[in-house]
Amino acid sequence: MTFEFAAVLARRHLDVSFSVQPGETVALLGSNGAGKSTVVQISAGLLRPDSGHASLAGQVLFDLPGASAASSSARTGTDAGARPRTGTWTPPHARGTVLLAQEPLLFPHLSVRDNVAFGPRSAGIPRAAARELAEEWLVAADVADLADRKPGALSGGQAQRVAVARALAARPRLLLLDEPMTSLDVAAVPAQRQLLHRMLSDRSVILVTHDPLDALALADRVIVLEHGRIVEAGPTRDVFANPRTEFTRALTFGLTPGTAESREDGLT
Ligand SMILES: Nc1ncnc2c1ncn2[C@@H]1O[C@H](COP(=O)(O)OP(=O)(O)OP(=O)(O)O)[C@@H](O)[C@H]1O
Repeated sequence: MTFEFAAVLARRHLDVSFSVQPGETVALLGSNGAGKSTVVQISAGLLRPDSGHASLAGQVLFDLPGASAASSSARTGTDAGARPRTGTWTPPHARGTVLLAQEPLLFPHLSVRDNVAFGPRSAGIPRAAARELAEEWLVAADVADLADRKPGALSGGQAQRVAVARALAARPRLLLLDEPMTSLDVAAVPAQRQLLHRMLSDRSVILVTHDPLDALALADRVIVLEHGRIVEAGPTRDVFANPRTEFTRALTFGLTPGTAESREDGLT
């Protein structure tokens, strides 16, 4: 499920191109206002860029004309700028993407089970089969015992686990995680990170995070944004072992004063 992305959105100073390979988790890092959420929102179809091109597993998500997008594509060596753009805009529900944001945003009137079954039901799977699928995802997320509860009766960490199960039950081709642990109590973060580590392996994922531990534990590759541009990118451990920007140097320093080897030992 290769994801190709090139987009320009002038009012947010964004001009970014990158790709996500099948089964790869890519972390988007960068300081406040760098453009991370904007990339995710454009990918999900919640925000329309001025110009650019994106495709997922060969399906065009958008293909919008504009001089800047062509120069952006040319710069990255993709061929999207070499031909006339079609004006294609695929709506969010038809993209095969699922966005999991800071707040779990579960449907309050549905049980946990029916929240997770919602995606399969929307895809046309009959009620009983959808509920069975939901049960399987709830087991995988270690929250099967909460199936009959309403979201209002869950803790923040439990609700995020259910949200992960609901996101994956929808069988996304690309999972978009925008700071999925920010609203959690600090004590709940390691368990949630462990859950994501288990459930994200072999999926195509974009993960927005401020936490270098998330990137180290979950991402194959990191992309660092600054003022809407990519300023650093590479395999996670390479970037953290040899930080090239002030941002990643500060992140690395904050993480541990030790060597790259000691960080690896600490996390694996
Ligand atoms: N709803 C909005 N309306 C107008 N401008 C916005 C909006 N949201 C973000 N911006 C602007 O777009 C730019 C990119 O913001 P974005 O939210 O994508 O950054 P971010 O890297 O996700 O930041 P953070 O880490 O603070 O969440 C910033 O200049 C920001 O001020």
